[in-house]
Amino acid sequence: MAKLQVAIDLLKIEDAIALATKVAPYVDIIELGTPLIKSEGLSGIRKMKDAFPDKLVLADFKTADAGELEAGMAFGAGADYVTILGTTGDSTIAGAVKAAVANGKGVVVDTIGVKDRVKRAKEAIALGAEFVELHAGLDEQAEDGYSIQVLIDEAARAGVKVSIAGGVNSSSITAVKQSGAIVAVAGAAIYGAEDPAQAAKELKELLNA
Ligand SMILES: O=C(CO)[C@H](O)[C@H](O)COP(=O)(O)O
Repeated sequence: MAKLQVAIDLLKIEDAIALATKVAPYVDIIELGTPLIKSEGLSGIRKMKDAFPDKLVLADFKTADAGELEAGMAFGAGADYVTILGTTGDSTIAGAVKAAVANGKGVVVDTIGVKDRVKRAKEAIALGAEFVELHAGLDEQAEDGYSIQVLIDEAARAGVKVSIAGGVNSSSITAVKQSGAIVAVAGAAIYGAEDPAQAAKELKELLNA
């Protein structure tokens, strides 16, 4: 069954934990978004993991270099997963995977900005990534003509373990599930909702349907 990941793109850890408290019953993975980590640092990761020891915590580092060092920092702070950019060199991904193996944790390769996401996804899995995020970032989502369908089509073609991120919502999550993606990532659809708990519950129910 596909997992639901909430991407928390807020700036204060108190707000992030308050949101996570509302949605935790419905999500499998709690992601500290890149802006939140830049704002709160490693201590934010520690606070989140301490608050939710039974949830998988993902640190969205989007690391571009020093993969082993940065992944080790995230795992040392309590993260279960850390993201490494797919646009970076193989040695950065391999370094992060080394840290993941040493800590019993996982690397997620983020394909934001990658031209051929399917090809890079296969390469990243071969390098030892746990799964690959087929991702259109917030800026790409704002471009004219953007559709999450491109990611859904790629997931079906990839044939390796992927998540999808890029505007997942209640209209698209069923197609995300049917694509074979193992994780659906939802940010604004949850933290931007009037009732985040209800939004997360609905997404979880659609994933489980
Ligand atoms: O990593 C991110 C941006 O770089 C977001 O957290 C990710 O895109 C999910 O958020 P949304 O569902 O709002 O697109």
